[in-house]
Amino acid sequence: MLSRLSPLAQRTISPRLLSNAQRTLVNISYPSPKIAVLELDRPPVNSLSLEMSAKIVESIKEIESNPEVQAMVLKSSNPKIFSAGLDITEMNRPTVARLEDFWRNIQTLFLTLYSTRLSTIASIDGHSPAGGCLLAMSCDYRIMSATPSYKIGLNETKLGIAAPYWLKDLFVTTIGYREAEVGLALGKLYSPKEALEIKLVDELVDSPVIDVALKRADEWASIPEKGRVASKVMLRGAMIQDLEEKREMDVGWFRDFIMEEGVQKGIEGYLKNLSKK
Ligand SMILES: CCCCCCCC/C=C\CC(=O)SCCNC(=O)CCNC(=O)[C@H](O)C(C)(C)COP(=O)(O)OP(=O)(O)OC[C@H]1O[C@@H](n2cnc3c(N)ncnc32)[C@H](O)[C@@H]1OP(=O)(O)O
Repeated sequence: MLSRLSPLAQRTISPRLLSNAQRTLVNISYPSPKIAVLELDRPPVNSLSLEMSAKIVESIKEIESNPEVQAMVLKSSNPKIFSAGLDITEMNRPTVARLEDFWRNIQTLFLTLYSTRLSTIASIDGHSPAGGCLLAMSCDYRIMSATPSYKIGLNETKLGIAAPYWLKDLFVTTIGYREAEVGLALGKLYSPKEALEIKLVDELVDSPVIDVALKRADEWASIPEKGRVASKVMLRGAMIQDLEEKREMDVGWFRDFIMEEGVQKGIEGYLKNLSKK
């Protein structure tokens, strides 16, 4: 972790040269007293490893612990990728113990982000497949760059896996049953324009996404907290409680599914193709 290096080393090593083991993985800043920016910083693609998920959770808790902060913008340090989703290498020939731990951390990440008292604005300036889309959908409001080549959606079936039931529920809640049915089956990745049409994102912008995200964060932060949080709990409470009750069952489903030989072969093939590109 970067913080373990001496202050001199931290100042002299170019951030580009740091390995992920030396990085903080996320950066937190406060552009104003009521607003925090949580920046994902795990090159090359902000994929969600066990450590990355744990770090995001720890950072949300740190931000939440300051009662003055009302809104959090979630962004990426990568100029063209928000997050490439789960770190696929975590699911490639893993040990059972690591795989189960990995999944518990992903569940916690979803539960923490989806239920935080903070207003959360996703500033999606780049690709956002699968777990990247999960992060975005767990926020209260999504702003995406209008760049036509960017893609967002749940492409799990293309890897030979399926979204877990709670991610399917989140997708259905966000875009409606029929669109989710087609999108999940085909592992569809949507352009920004398509994503806006089906309400997977709330707004498209040509200007730097972060500028608009900070404006929206200001608006959300101005709403009195008590009523805002009560309505969030009303809307999101049932889904949160359901997963809380089924967490270990869900870990079992995930483990049994991923450890199947056919699924392992599919993941292996998908990873090989990714690296060959
Ligand atoms: C009951 C059943 C339960 C089952 C539950 C399953 C869980 C379901 C929930 C979520 C699933 C996921 O999130 S799986 C991840 C899905 N993500 C993807 O398919 C995205 C893959 N990546 C890309 O499409 C592209 O990398 C990109 C469009 C995001 C960026 O393209 P770009 O050209 O800029 O970069 P590269 O493709 O060259 O990638 C650089 C480098 O990173 C590696 N990489 C990319 N994505 C991932 C990833 N998700 N995990 C790990 N590694 C990844 C890629 O291989 C390259 O590595 P090398 O430089 O070593 O070649």
